[in-house]
Amino acid sequence: MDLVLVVSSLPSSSISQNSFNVFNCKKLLSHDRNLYIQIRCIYIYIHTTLPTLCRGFLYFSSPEMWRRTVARSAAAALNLRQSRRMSIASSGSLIPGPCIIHKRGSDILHDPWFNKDTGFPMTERDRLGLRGLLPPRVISFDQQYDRFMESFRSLEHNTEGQPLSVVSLAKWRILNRLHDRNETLYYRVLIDNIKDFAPIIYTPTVGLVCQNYSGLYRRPRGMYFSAKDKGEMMSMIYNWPAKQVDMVVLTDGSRILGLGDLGVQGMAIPIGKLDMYVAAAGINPQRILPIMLDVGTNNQKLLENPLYIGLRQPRLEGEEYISVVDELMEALHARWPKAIVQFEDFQFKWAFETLERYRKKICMFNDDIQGTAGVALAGLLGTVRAQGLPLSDFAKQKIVVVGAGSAGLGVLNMAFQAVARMAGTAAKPQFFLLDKNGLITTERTGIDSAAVPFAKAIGEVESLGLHEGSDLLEVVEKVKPHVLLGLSGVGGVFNEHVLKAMRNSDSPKPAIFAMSNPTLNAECTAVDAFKHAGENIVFGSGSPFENVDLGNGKVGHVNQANNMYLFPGIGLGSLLSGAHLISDGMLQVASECLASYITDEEIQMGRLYPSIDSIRHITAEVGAAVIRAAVAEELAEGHGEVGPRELAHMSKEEIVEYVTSNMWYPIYSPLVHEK
Ligand SMILES: NC(=O)c1ccc[n+]([C@@H]2O[C@H](COP(=O)([O-])OP(=O)(O)OC[C@H]3O[C@@H](n4cnc5c(N)ncnc54)[C@H](O)[C@@H]3O)[C@@H](O)[C@H]2O)c1
Ligand SMILES: O=C(O)C[C@H](O)C(=O)O
Ligand SMILES: [Mg+2]
Repeated sequence: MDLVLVVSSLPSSSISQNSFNVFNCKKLLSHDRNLYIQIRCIYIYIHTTLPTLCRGFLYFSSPEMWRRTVARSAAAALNLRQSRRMSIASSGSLIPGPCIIHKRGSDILHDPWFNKDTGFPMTERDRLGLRGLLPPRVISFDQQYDRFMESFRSLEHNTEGQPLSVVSLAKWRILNRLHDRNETLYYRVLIDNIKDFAPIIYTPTVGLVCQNYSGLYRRPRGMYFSAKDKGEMMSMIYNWPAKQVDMVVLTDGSRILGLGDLGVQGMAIPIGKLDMYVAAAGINPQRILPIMLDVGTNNQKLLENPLYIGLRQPRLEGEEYISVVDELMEALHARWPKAIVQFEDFQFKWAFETLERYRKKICMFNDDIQGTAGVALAGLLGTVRAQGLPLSDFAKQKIVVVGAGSAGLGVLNMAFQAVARMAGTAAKPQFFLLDKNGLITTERTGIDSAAVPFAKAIGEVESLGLHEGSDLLEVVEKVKPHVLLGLSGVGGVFNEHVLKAMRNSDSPKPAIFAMSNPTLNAECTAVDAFKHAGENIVFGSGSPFENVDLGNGKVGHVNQANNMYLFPGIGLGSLLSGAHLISDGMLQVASECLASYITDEEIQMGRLYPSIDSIRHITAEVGAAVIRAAVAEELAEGHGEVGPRELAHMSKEEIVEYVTSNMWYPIYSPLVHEK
């Protein structure tokens, strides 16, 4: 083997040249994707570890030398688990170049965006006035990583046997401290251990964190706007230190998971969602912005708590409420017109209204309505495949949805659209909707307008022996549904009787989705589902459960039916397409992409969603699908140097490449001080 790699590392203005090198190399090596990927890997490694290198040659005289370099590059620069997670870059460029900062000395050590702790090399300590402010020995990134993981494992060991809430909060604290100290290291451990850490920074622990947020609060993160800031928001928005913001997650804390109104304490939700954006979609953490809009709370316990850190007043209502949201949206849009805004955990009465109000004006979506719908639809299509039926049979599935709120109605909206596409608008889906008052029919009075299209005709219901307000057990017994899907927020509502009734389902492989969060609010546990409804079911839950041991070597697979599989890709795809709004079409392809991700063999094993370990790859695929839809609908206006025409000319593969090469990956960039 004689291979010479020409390396050129020029200043960031020549990024396109470097990209050209790699793209060119891709064309030359199109017959050998592996070799191309390996070369790209070495490129990124060289450019990050030797940023001062200008031009050079790397000469590989033997396959062994090549293999060793590739392995080292992959491990050091990318820490890859699989070759799919290959293309990593920062700030929209292929190579994470030097990072310009305007601080020096201890200010840098106190800024988690730039801090490297003991990892600052000596030259940087000199340049940035850090000498003497740190212990003398330089500790490598890998050593820092190992040291953190060791502390984490010993915390696990030391808290063994303690109540779950104590252990969970202790884990959240240790991660949160790292987050506050050194974001690069934090996001690396998060990405590499996403399966273990997602349940801490995301559901279920994030729910516990929200419940205790006033007591846990130590340092500010994100922005807080309150009813008291009316008239000031346009200037306040400029208090945020970053020039560019790509992704905003906004909540008013009114419906935090299934835990209800937690007021300002709901802030942990946007923070957790944005952590997932960094981990899954590679959004640069310097360009994310969690926002809490505190308009008061109707939670009496919080209002009476002297240590509550939010406004101690009842929630604003009506015009007063909407004018505050309007003002915030205007301020956000004025400063960062290209930022994507995700509405999260808004109570039902505002969720649909705000979505309709803003979705045509700015690039925003409501995750609970639209993200959840896409994930649920992907799972529902998976259950059709699990029954060995063609996808078009989805129109014939009997689906009972329990919970007629933002999430339940979002799911039904999307499922109806899917049926109309598959079987025509005249098709009559067999979907049944229940809320806390039971089955919703056309006889229901005071029904919310968003639920009207899904109220069952009373004649149809009576022919099944049901009536307005029939309870869940009756409905399951009479309908014998293929799918029972819970988005009610009520823990245990799929009780033993209801689950046993699912044994008489008309499906050879009934599906049970207990999608409410956090764990205690799930409609049933995984163990109960397999125990009472039978081993032949497919099961999904919003919060993670362990797989269930069914004995004789058999395992009941647990799927995490959570919108985390889609919102990162929806956000990233919308951002990189530069779409000025997020259309139904973009959301639909996101869902279809997730649905098609899983193979028939996996479906047969009861898997409806891929492992969260491949979340970056899933997100890249979903993001690319969203971009293609935005291009097809002529909504894409381009992003950075990539215009709409270039997007339109990219092949499917090139779009995935474009998305992955725009994902930020945590490595220490050389810091350069500028006054
Ligand atoms: N897995 C996910 O990705 C995901 C996504 C979004 C929401 N959720 C979960 O879904 C739940 C609901 O969220 P939402 O935004 O729709 O809330 P919501 O308050 O808008 O709606 C809740 C609905 O449940 C109904 N309900 C209450 N008690 C019931 C009962 N005993 N039987 C039947 N229905 C009952 C209510 O009438 C209401 O229609 C929450 O727990 C949330 O965490 C999960
Ligand atoms: O936050 C989650 O885990 C999912 C969803 O957005 C929810 O509100 O429950
Ligand atoms: Mg939510």
